[in-house]
Amino acid sequence: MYLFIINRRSGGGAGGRTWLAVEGLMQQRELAYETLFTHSAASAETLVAEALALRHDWSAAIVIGGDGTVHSVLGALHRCRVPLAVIPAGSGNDTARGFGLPLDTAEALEAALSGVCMDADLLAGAGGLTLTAVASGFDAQVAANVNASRYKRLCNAIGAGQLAYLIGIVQTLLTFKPCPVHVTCDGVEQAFPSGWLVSVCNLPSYGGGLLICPQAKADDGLLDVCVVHGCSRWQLLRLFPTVMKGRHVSLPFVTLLRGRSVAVRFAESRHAIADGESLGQGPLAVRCERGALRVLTPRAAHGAMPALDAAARQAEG
Ligand SMILES: Nc1ncnc2c1ncn2[C@@H]1O[C@H](COP(=O)(O)OP(=O)(O)OP(=O)(O)O)[C@@H](O)[C@H]1O
Repeated sequence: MYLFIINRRSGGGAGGRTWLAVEGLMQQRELAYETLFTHSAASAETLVAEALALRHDWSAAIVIGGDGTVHSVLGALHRCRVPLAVIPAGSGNDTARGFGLPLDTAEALEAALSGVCMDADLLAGAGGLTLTAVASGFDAQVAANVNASRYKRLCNAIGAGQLAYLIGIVQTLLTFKPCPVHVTCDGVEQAFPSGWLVSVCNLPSYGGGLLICPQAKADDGLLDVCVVHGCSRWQLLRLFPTVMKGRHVSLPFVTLLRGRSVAVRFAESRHAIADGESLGQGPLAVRCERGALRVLTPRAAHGAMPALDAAARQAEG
């Protein structure tokens, strides 16, 4: 049995359109499924947990939405030990990108039904569980500005979700000021007198394909940290095109760290985000929960995990 969790609003309405396509494909295949249309992040976790508790034979919970929708149900999937599948329908879709999931709906559905999965790490702390990244500083302010903007909707309407983030970067550059930041990684504290942003990543990209921690691996039990500090506004602007390919990592004002637990404390109040969703303002403290979430991904077919069916999972625990 499959549970589809659908956020019709994701991707400026792409969620609703994607579900119509998926519904047609599922009916052709004559597979048993249930649907849950969620209307807010706040209620999604409880609704999903209640739906999952009604049966024990879930093969997967298949999210139709973007990174925010996935984020909203991580707690429920983790507790109920049901694998996550994603049919991307958001603006950024960095969860899908990070797990090598097809952006094409029919292909993503194939991956969701394949039973091939891997055990992925989660970030714990920062208000709950996170799959892609938590970030504080400039990039979180960009996300806050993009989410509050009208241009996000316009960009989604023309199928250019990434463009919204590029506009958001330029918008935020005009007002944002760096300040001192302390980053503690596995108990070792480092101070950066002029910190722009700190990203703590489980997957390589966020913000619609910005490869902020290109070396991040979802199943290595480690968090990858990128600190951007001590550069001018102009240097920061010039950094962003290089982030598209992950080439910023060799710049002198970029410091990379890696560890199991990370705390970030800016001297001034700074926005923070988790999976692109706002956490409000304040310090961050996260740790890596190794292999805490099973994810259906074609990438696992190249080595990591064998296919797993619902019965085997039940036997496991
Ligand atoms: N489970 C949910 N059901 C309904 N709405 C949700 C849910 N989770 C989050 N939301 C709200 O819907 C918005 C859009 O969802 P989502 O983040 O998945 O898509 P997106 O912002 O278009 O794409 P992405 O996060 O990939 O950039 C979120 O910012 C949040 O406000």
